[in-house]
Amino acid sequence: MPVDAFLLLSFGGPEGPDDVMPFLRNVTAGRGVPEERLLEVAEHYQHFGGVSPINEQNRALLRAIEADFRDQGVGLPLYWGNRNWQPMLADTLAQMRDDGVEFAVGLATSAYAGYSSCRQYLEDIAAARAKVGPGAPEVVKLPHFYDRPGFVEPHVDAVRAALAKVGPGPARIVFTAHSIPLSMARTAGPGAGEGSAEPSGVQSVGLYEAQLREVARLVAERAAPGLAWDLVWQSRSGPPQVPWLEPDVNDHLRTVAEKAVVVSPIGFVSDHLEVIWDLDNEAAATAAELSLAYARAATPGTDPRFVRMITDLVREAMAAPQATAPSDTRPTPGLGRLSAIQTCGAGCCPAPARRG
Ligand SMILES: CC1=C(CCC(=O)O)c2cc3nc(cc4[nH]c(cc5[nH]c(cc1n2)c(C)c5CCC(=O)O)c(CCC(=O)O)c4C)C(CCC(=O)O)=C3C
Ligand SMILES: [Fe+2]
Repeated sequence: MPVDAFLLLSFGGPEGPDDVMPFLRNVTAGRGVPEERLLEVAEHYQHFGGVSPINEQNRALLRAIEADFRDQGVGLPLYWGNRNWQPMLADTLAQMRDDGVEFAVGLATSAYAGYSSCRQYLEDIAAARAKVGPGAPEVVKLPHFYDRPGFVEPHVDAVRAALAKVGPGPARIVFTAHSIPLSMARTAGPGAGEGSAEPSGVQSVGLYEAQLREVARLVAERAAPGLAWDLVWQSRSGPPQVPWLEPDVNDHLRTVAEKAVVVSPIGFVSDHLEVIWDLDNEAAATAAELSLAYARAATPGTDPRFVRMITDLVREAMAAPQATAPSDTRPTPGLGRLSAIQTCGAGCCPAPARRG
């Protein structure tokens, strides 16, 4: 592919107290998230001065990728555009056009299949290109990386380190990911007729949960063979009458028989607000109340193996004969046993019904 730029695609987050409510309204526009939930989440952000950690984390990731590109002889300029806050993707694409970029590869800071994590980024790209108009660069989204060694291995080391912190007694590993509406979970993955080679079971839970379960297994087997583990959910949003993936991590901790837990947020690539608030604060408090020893495992962040994986994904795309069709399936270079759905296909991960 004639790639002439790298683009980091991310969620975005507020950079000060006055950004918080406008940011939250961008995130939840038409999604039917109750006002009380927004005010509650706004308080989480205000607790940190209205500044989301995600922006500094993305800047650090970009610096690390830039250094690795230099080290590996990948001569691409780097850009960054967000879904919900500055730098907004459309502004970034306009800048790229002005700089003469015609064709970029995009890495989303989200490892898994599903509407929020994959399909919505394709919609973001299409909407931003339409806004920029003629001359907007083409952007091909790089494939899911959930089961690549560069993502799995940092989680493995992090779980080992956290296990060491809770001491030698019997511990349980509790993997967490962002809850999503059940309807979104069930429809995550290829539509009818696409990628029909999935092992049984994937169809019923959907590809988001199936990929998460695969990573949980891969990490647990490597970090602590034989230790019991669970996959549970955090950061539920939406109106109470809409079913989301359960159980919530706090409810789950109440059922743990062991004296210690290690919580590993495999659903996330860095320690953003959901990790530091919902786990380091809320879940840690729940564990303290239950007299459970608690340690939270780190996320990949700027782990050199994660960064090198990104460089490798870029190099693979540059070596590919042509732009990868979104539904292209190739033998997986990952560790897992799900077939390689590289990114969302045409019928994949439909948008949730919009309310309000
Ligand atoms: C699957 C998933 C990921 C993981 C994959 C990925 O990383 O993309 C993720 C990440 C993130 N979610 C984030 C923030 C928020 N998510 C919200 C709301 C929602 N998330 C959803 C799903 C996901 N979200 C969904 C289905 C909703 C309901 C509204 C809708 O249908 O879209 C809301 C609204 C308030 C509320 O929580 O109710 C906020 C503020 C931040 C930034 C944190 C920071 O600032 O550090 C990040 C990285
Ligand atoms: Fe979210």
